[in-house]
Amino acid sequence: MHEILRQLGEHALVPVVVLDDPAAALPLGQALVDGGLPVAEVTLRTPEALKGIQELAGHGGLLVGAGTVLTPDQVDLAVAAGARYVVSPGLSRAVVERCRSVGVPALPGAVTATEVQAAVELGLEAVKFFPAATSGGPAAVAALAAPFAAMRFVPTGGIDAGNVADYLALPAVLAVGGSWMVPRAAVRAGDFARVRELTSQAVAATRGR
Ligand SMILES: O=C(O)C(=O)C[C@H](O)[C@H](O)COP(=O)(O)O
Repeated sequence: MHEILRQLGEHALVPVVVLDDPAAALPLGQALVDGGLPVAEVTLRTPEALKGIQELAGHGGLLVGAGTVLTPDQVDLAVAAGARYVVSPGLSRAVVERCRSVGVPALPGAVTATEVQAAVELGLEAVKFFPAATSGGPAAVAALAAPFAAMRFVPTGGIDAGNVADYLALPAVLAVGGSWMVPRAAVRAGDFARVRELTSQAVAATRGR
C-alpha cells in the first residue's frame, strides 16, 4: 500500500475541514495535533482552501491532503500547496491519472460495485465510500467489500461520534472520514478547544482497532 494511505490507516480518521479563513488553519491544525490526530483533509470548497493547505503543510507535523478535488488542474494546485493526498467525491480517471503522474495517492469516491470495479481497473488500493450514510452505511461497505477483497474503504459522509465505531469495526475500512470533529461553526468562531475535545473523543473511538 502507498505509504501515505498506510499512514491514514494508522490514524484511522480523516478530519474533513472547510476553511473560511486561512488564519484559522494553524490553530486548527494545532487543535487536531493536540487532540491526537495529526491529519487534515482541506476541501477545495472555499476560495481560501489552497492557502489553508499551504499553512497546514507548513506546520510539519500534519498529514495534509486536499478534498473535493474535481479536476487535474486542481490536483496540481493542491499538490503545489503541499497536499500529500487527493480526495474526490467521485471517480475521475483524469484526476486519478494526474495524481499518479505527480506521485500522490488518489482517494476517489465509489459507492457501487461498478464504481469500485472501475477503481480496481485504475489500480487503486483504496476508495472513499461517499456519501456513506445515505449509500447504505456499514452494511453496504461490508457487502461491497466481499467481492473486492483487496480494496480498502474510507467511508465518509454522515458519520459522527454515534456511528463511527460501526464503520471502524469493518476490516475493509482503512479509515473513516468526516467533519464532525471539526465543525465549521466552531472553526469560524475560533473555538479550537471544542475541536480539540471532539478530536480526542473521536480518537478514543479508534482505540482497540
Ligand atoms: O468528497 C469530498 O471531497 C468532500 O468534500 C465530501 C466531504 O468529505 C463530506 O461532505 C464530509 O461529510 P460530513 O462528515 O458528513 O460533513
